[in-house]
Amino acid sequence: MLKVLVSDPISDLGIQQLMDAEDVVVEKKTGLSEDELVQIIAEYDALLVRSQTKVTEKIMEAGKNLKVIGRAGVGVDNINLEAATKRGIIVINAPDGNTITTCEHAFAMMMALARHIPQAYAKTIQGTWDRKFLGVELRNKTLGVLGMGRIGSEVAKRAKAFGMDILGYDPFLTEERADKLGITLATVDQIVRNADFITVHTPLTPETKHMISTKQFEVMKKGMRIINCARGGVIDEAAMLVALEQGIVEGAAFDVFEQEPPAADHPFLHNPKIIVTPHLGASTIEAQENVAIDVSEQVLHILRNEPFKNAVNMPPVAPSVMNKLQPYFVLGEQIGTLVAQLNNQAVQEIHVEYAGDLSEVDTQPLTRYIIKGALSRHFGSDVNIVNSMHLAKVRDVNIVVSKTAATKGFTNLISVTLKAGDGSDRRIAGTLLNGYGARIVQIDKFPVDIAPEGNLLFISHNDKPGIIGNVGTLLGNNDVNIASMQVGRKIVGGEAIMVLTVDKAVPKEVLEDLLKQPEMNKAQQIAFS
Ligand SMILES: NC(=O)C1=CN([C@@H]2O[C@H](COP(=O)(O)OP(=O)(O)OC[C@H]3O[C@@H](n4cnc5c(N)ncnc54)[C@H](O)[C@@H]3O)[C@@H](O)[C@H]2O)C=CC1
Ligand SMILES: O=C(O)C(=O)COP(=O)(O)O
Repeated sequence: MLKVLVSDPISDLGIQQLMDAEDVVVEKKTGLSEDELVQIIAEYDALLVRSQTKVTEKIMEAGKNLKVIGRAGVGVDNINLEAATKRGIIVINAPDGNTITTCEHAFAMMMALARHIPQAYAKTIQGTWDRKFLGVELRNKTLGVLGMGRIGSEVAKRAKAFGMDILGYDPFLTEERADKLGITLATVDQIVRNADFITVHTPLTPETKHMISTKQFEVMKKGMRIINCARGGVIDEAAMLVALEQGIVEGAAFDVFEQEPPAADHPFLHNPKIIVTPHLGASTIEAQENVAIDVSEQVLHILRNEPFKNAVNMPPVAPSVMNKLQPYFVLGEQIGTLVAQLNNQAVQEIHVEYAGDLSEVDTQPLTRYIIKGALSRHFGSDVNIVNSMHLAKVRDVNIVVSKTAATKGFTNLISVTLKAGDGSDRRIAGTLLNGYGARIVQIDKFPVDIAPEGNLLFISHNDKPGIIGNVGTLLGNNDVNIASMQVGRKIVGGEAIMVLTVDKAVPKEVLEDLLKQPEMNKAQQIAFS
């Protein structure tokens, strides 16, 4: 008998198919601590959760029979994906089932903010007939949407119907798609400066953590209103409070918190200008049924060794292909990460070219690693080798793979070109050198020879005497030790690049100082993790 543990409140109707299955036993045990889960998890083949259960490495370590973890919802930030992948535990989610519900919650929060509904309700039921609550209309207001994925796009659609002007930002949002949605493609800076309302709909990644913080609040319109129904931490809570005290923020609505549940003395719970709900974004009868049905269906497939979808971690790869390709997986992902970090535009196409030995192998699994690297900057832990191609497709990013036997001087070569909507492109090529390991051998049009590891500092500048000296001095004065340096140029006095390996991350202020040097075009820190 296959055993499934449901450790968070999940719709009974949704998991009915699991309960009806003759080969499956379902047990519901909610509210367990990590230790309690560790005690019992070895009995189970599958674990079904929402966002409360933190599925830690310790739990997976104890889950000797665990084949699948099903997340009845979108965010998998409560599941240690790396630990699951390491152990071959498939993690699946239900990405589509709660989109509308969460969008509607964000919209309800926006309307409640505009008309002080929770505050007015509280007074009225206390017996105070207070008609001083003066609201604002949504019509003709500017709404900034950060994160134009499933939920953000639905919010934008509804806001349009309310007569709002919408500014949207998403690294994968192109002019074309923005036009289709009837919104204006904007930068984060344009949004924070111009929006009357801002709503965030991104996952929590290193890049989105505190993407709205002091610097952004400082330039906002006085009296703006802000909503977070995505993940705690996308908006910096402490900075938001300061902006509220300064009158920059007139009102805020938060469904999610940096720590959940927030402590009883959390200032958001005691501020009349802040509306809070306890992570209810996905909590409707419809969404809970949808996500539970979706996840139960896939869990059943996995338990029965049938084809499944919505896996967010490990894909099955045939051992023979695996043996040939495995040495390239890390390099492929690094090339993807590198090229994505160099690019600052909305991506339209990722062109992967395999040359030499690699042109004879089925490179599909390797392409998944490359695309994962290229998308991880924006999708964080939500992208993996199972879903990377799918994520690119649904974001209208065209993946083109070509192969050539021509060796270009290398036994094998992976070239990745990221083409942006504005016609610009960035290119990185890398190879595995016998005896030397992975090397990056081309950045844009410049030949280089760099080991893809540690901290890289990428500088683009005009080829003039003294630049290299200036960079060395500035880094030295700031205690940044240079381990290696490569320079590249095509013509004397023309465009040039410098790639430095440095012993520690270059502080932001030093990057800013570097940019102030004459003839500098760009100074950027690149990480391979
Ligand atoms: N409050 C709640 O109960 C719920 C919260 N959520 C959360 O809402 C968020 C969005 O969910 P979906 O729309 O379904 O996901 P999605 O994956 O369809 O959309 C997320 C979007 O964020 C974009 N993004 C990533 N980094 C960005 C950056 N630095 N700046 C701007 N955009 C960036 C991605 O490109 C993507 O288009 C997730 O964090 C999810 O966990 C989802 C459902 C319920
Ligand atoms: O689906 C998501 O990402 C959510 O945040 C919903 O969380 P929940 O299932 O309501 O605990």
